[in-house]
Amino acid sequence: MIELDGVGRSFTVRRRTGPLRRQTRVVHAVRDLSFRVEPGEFVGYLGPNGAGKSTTIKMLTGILTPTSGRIRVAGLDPSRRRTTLARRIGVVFGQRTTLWWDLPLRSSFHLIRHLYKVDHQVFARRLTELGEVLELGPFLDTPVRQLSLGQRVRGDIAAALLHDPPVLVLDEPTIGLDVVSKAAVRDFLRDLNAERGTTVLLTTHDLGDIERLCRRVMLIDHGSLAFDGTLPALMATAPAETTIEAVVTHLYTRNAPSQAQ
Ligand SMILES: Nc1ncnc2c1ncn2[C@@H]1O[C@H](COP(=O)(O)OP(=O)(O)OP(=O)(O)O)[C@@H](O)[C@H]1O
Repeated sequence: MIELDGVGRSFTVRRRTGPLRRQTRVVHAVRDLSFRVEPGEFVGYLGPNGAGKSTTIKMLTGILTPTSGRIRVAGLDPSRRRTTLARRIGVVFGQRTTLWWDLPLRSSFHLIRHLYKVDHQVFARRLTELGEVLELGPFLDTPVRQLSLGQRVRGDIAAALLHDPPVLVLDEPTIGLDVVSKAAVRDFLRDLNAERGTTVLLTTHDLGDIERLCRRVMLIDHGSLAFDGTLPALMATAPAETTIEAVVTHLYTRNAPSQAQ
């Protein structure tokens, strides 16, 4: 469902170093990244700040074009077939909404139906289903800007799934949520994957999300894949540690540049 083969993405950054001087630096955000996610998998995508997670997600959704390598998502090249891909993928960014700020949630959903050309009956059925499981009823007619963070995230998840995509990509969906909202979002995602077979790629700094949801974990560091395996295999990388937090800290610091240099 998701295939990356030797994918790289670099950015050229220009910095002013004097009145007439500029320094050019190339940042390799992602380097030689290869992995496959099979249909129905639920994969956690972890990495320290600046590791290259968002850059990967932007390439998977066609927002960024890779500098090298090959990507296929649901059989499509994301940067060349962005519009077609939009009908086969759902994307949720926990830190920003894809909904219309001044419109009631319900109107945002109707606009999305129109944009994705979802059949009226399919839309009505899907909205009822999503409304029930995500408990959207009490705030469907509230403008998005008046929603609490937890309500807004549930609205964004529903919006990403109205067209019933086979792939869902989530970028920190539980960031800032209280324990109850977090549990509701996690339960929903687990059921979605188990019952509909939706393939899920989840980026998060919340290791509770990983522990509760992901059978497989990929860890990216300095733009390269540093680990790809099951949760027990991840734990086995640092046998002296007993918690996932400690194991992940161990992996992150193992690759960190020395402070002394
Ligand atoms: N548009 C850009 N121009 C220049 N550099 C960029 C750009 N986007 C990302 N980078 C750099 O690429 C590297 C990877 O960034 P990215 O946002 O993918 O990391 P991340 O793993 O998502 O981090 P975080 O967990 O902090 O969100 C960083 O060094 C970042 O500064």
